[in-house]
Amino acid sequence: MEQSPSAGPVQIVSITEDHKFVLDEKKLKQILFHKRALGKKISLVSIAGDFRKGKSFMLDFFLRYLRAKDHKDWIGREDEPLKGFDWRGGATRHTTGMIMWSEPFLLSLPTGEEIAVFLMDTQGTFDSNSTVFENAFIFALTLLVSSVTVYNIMHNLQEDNLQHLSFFAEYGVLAIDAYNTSPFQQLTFLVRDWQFEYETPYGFDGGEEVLSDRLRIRENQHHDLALVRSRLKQCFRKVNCFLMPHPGLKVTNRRDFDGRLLDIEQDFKKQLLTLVPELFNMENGNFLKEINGEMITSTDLFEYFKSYCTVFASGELPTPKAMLEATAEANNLAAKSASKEFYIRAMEQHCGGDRPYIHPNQLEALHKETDRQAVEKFRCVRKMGGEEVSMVYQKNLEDEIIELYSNYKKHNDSKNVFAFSRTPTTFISSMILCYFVAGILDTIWLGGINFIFMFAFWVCFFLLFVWLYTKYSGEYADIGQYIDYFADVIWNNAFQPAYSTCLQSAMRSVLGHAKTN
Ligand SMILES: Nc1nc2c(ncn2[C@@H]2O[C@H](COP(=O)(O)OP(=O)(O)OP(=O)(O)O)[C@@H](O)[C@H]2O)c(=O)[nH]1
Ligand SMILES: [Mg+2]
Repeated sequence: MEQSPSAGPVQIVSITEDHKFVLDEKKLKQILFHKRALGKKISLVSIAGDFRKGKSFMLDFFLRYLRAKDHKDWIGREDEPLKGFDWRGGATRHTTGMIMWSEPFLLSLPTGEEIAVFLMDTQGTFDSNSTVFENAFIFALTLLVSSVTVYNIMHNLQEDNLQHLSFFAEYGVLAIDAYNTSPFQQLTFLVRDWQFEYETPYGFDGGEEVLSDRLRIRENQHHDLALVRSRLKQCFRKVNCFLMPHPGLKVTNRRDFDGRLLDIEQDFKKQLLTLVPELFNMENGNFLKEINGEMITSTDLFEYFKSYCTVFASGELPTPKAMLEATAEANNLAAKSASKEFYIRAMEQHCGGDRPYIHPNQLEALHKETDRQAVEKFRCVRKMGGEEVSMVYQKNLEDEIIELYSNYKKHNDSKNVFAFSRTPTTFISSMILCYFVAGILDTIWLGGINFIFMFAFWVCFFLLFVWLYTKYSGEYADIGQYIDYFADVIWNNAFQPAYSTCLQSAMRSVLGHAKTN
């Protein structure tokens, strides 16, 4: 899919010098609300793991795959420098915070349905500058928001890699108890510089062997080690492992290495051709991002990002329970914004900025029906946190819809330019008419009944006065509307038919006069 020339990496989470993190909501929104992604199911593929282990470098190959038309010859030319997410050699950390590719990529499911794929790079863990909290925050947020997390590790799959995941496993178990679904989707251990190919082959098959060996629960194994293993299997819907060869000494030792394939070992390139297409395999049931068993859209993901960041904002690792509550909150918020979006879209179609004025009764009927459908839509979404939490968000939704409706009403009224002049015209015309009729009645000695017309004159005068007051002061808008309505009735039933009859007879006489001439 065509990317714009300005597409590139965008920092969405940054870490300040005092180890606090800042979520850049504006930039995240620009990415997630990208027009290509709106309304589509999504996938977020991320990479996490220790610092200086070739994570960003690997992501750039993911980018090449996603950018290549039909994914043919995606690996690129032999002499082409590797660009995209920033990577570099050296011993000090490079990527900080979290970085997302600014535009989604569109891929097609086997059914033909298009989905939007986002890519995310993360700060390497365990460098000398980052705190335990920072590491846990980056890892937790990555796991919670991604559908596929590539856990990049060096040389071997070790016990500490598994222990690192135990906190998340605890959260996962809580989520399973509450909602009967695994909270995390796919975790792919990517073992770089695998040295024991003579024993276990590269690729997914070798990885499977290593993984099943490490995850096997042995007799007499310490209780904690056994617990992490069993929980991991429960909490991730899919855990797999890929053994990657060393890329060659030119990659690791040369200062002027710019990522060109020429300098990379053949074995590494061969394994890339297996790994990358498999990670983006559309037949993989875990590729699309789900929360609580429901596929989400990019706008929903925005709510999840915000809620998770709020729970981590205290600077301390939240309890698994707090994380679960944040998920439930985001889940309700996402359902609420989808319903609100639905209401806005439906109303815009009928009374948006470019639509003509519609009668207030018609507008009200439209609002009532759309409001009913929006609330129904909210109620139908499978929600977390129980009925009590959901009712709070439903009430918020209803209040927000009422506010939107009042804006639509005002906007619709403002389109009715004629209505503004119609009320005073009607009353002034009525007053003039009443005054003349009363005067005529007086002259022809029928003054006894002229009080009816003088009474009507003063009623019109009073209504005009009140109407002017409501319009210029902005107070008692309801009364102003009733007066408008009353003026409408007089206009439509008396003045308009009279004017059109006069106009028609005038036309007829002009035409008749023209004929006789
Ligand atoms: N040993 C080894 N080095 C690699 C591999 N792939 C890339 N590199 C090199 O590792 C160095 C760091 O690459 P980056 O992609 O910047 O690493 P990173 O993990 O993103 O580093 P941080 O952003 O600091 O966490 C570069 O010099 C790469 O050429 C690999 O498979 N094995
Ligand atoms: Mg990096």
